[in-house]
Amino acid sequence: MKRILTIAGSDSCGGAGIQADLKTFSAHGLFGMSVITAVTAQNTQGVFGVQDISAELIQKQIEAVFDDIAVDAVKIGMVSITDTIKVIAQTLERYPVRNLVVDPVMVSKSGYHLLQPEAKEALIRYLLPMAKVVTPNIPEAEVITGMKINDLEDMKSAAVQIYHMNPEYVLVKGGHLEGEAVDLLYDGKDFKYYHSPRIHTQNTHGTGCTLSSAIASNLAKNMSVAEAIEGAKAYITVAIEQSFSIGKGVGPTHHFYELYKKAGLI
Ligand SMILES: Nc1ncnc2c1ncn2[C@@H]1O[C@H](COP(=O)(O)OP(=O)(O)O)[C@@H](O)[C@H]1O
Ligand SMILES: Cc1ncc(COP(=O)(O)O)c(N)n1
Repeated sequence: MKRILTIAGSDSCGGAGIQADLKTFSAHGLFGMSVITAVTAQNTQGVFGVQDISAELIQKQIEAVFDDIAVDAVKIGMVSITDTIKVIAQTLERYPVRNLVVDPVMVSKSGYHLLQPEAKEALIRYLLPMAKVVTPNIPEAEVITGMKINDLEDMKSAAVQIYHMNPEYVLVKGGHLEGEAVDLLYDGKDFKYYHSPRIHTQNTHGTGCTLSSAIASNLAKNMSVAEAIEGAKAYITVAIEQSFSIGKGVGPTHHFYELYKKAGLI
């Protein structure tokens, strides 16, 4: 069985972060592992507290996994502060990390700063160059590039700018624009578009976490980047279509819909 690691924050309500990542890995038939960077007190309505895990314990978690287990893919999500980013980059450098997907998580859907604004430079400097695929949403691409993004042409310019920060591929996600949900991939030469109809729901808690974990899952299975994103886009579309309300705010995506359906459970 392929093994896959998420390095990210814990979301107590289970919709985003480590919890969404592990559900996505399971739904892809992989063995999921986790390095926790921060614990958030969070639900569908907001983020009520965050405790960052020490750099020392983050390093030990990464070493504990890699010193023992061969890892087929890694996804990085919430990294909060500069010390966290530096220790992840320095520790991962000592291991043969293939298939690294970096989701540059910045602000939660409820408006909380999961990445301290002053840590942005470290994320750009240390993590983007290690990434096979980096997956900013529109607000994240705006912060990374300093440009305003209003349409597909702006997404293209942002993708080119981010590509020059040295990841192998840039996927700018279009979930925050209106109309069709179009994501744009750039490999330094060509643009590739991934379309899906816009689903009218407020339950999009964890969509970015889910998409990046699905891409990493498909890379662990030796798919090409273009195929991995195609599969992940199909996965997130069903996960959003089948999303549901578990609380009073922004509900989570559904990870096991296809499995439950196959098993005749729904
Ligand atoms: N309402 C929606 N309908 C269909 N797809 C969506 C919708 N919202 C987001 N997506 C898709 O979900 C994925 C995550 O995108 P996005 O919401 O932009 O990221 P994030 O969760 O990081 O803010 C992308 O593939 C995007 O196109
Ligand atoms: C711990 C944690 N990590 C990431 C997100 C972002 O979630 P989304 O995928 O909705 O952008 C979150 N809300 N909480």
